[in-house]
Amino acid sequence: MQVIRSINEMQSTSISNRSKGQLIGLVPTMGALHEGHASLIDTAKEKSDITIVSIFVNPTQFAPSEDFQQYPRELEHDLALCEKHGVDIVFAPSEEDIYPKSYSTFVEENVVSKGLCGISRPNHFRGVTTICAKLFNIVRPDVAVFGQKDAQQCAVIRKMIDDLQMPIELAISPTIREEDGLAKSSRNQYLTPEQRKDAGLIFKALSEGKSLADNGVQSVDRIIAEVTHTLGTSRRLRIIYASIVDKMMMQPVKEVKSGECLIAVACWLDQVRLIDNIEL
Ligand SMILES: Nc1ncnc2c1ncn2[C@@H]1O[C@H](COP(=O)(O)OP(=O)(O)OP(=O)(O)O)[C@@H](O)[C@H]1O
Ligand SMILES: CC(C)(CO)[C@@H](O)C(=O)[O-]
Ligand code: BAL
Repeated sequence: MQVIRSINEMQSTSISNRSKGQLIGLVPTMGALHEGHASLIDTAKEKSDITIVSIFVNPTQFAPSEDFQQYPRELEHDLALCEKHGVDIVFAPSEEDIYPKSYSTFVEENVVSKGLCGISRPNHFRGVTTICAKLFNIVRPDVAVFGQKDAQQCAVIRKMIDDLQMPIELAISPTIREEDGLAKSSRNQYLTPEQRKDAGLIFKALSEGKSLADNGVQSVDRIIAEVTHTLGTSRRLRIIYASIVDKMMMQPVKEVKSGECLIAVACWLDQVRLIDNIEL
C-alpha cells in the first residue's frame, strides 16, 4: 500500500494509472476509520482496479463553533485498517497544500444542501462540495463511494456531479450499524457509556417510523410524531430535525410513497451531534 501526501504525486499517479486503462475508485474520508468506512472500501474494490482512500479532516465544512480541533486523528490506526482491506493508495494531503493562504474558490449547491443539516450547519455542504470537487480533480476517480448514513451528503454530491458534468459514477454503500442499531460514526467515540445507551434510541425511533409506513400509514405527521415521541424518552436527546424527505432532492414530502423517501433525523445527545436516516 502506498501513502501519498503530495497533491502533484497523487494527480500524476492517477493520470498514469488511468492511461493504462485501470479503473480508479475513491473513498473520501476524514479518517478515524471504522467498519462503516471498511464497507465503503469493499464496495470501491468491487467496482475498480485501484482503490484510493483519502484522509483529510476538512476545515471548511466545520463552523468555528464545531469540533474541528477535537475531531479524532488516528493515522496509524487508519493505515492499518486500509492495509487490512486491500487499499492500494492512501492519499493524506496537508491542510496547507489543500488550502494555501491564497485559496479563494468554493463550489456551492443551492437546493439539496439547504434543508435538514443545511439549516443548522449553513456553510457545511459548501465545504463538502468544495473538498470533494478538489479530491475528484486530484484523484480522477471513475467511481466515488459514499455512505448512506450521510444521506443528504450523498444527494448533494449526486447533484454536483450531475450539474457540473463530472465523469464520475457515484456509488452509495448501506449504513453499517452497531448491535443496537446505532450507525457507526467517528463521533460515537465522544459518547460516555450513559450517552451511548441513549444513542440506541435514534435507530429505534427510525425503525418505529418505518414500521408504521410499512403497515400502510402515509401520514407524515403521524410518523414524525412517533419518531419524536421515542427520541423524547431520553432527557439527553434534543432533536435538531426529524423530517420525511424525498431521496433525491431532500425536500419535505406531503405523503409517504414507498421507495421514494426517507426519514432523516439529527439530534444533540448532550454535546454530541448525531445524524441518521432510514429509507421508507
Ligand atoms: N456507519 C456507516 N456506514 C456506512 N458509511 C458510513 C458510515 N459512517 C460513515 N460512513 C461514510 O464514510 C464516509 C466518510 O465519513 P466520515 O469520515 O465523516 O465518517 P463518519 O463516521 O461519518 O464521521 P462523523 O462522525 O464525522 O460523521 C462518508 O461517505 C460517510 O457517509
Ligand atoms: C465526504 C467528506 C470526506 C468530505 O470531507 C466528509 O464530509 C465525510 O467524511 O463524510
Ligand atoms: N460525515 C459527515 C462529516 C461531518 O459531519 O462534517
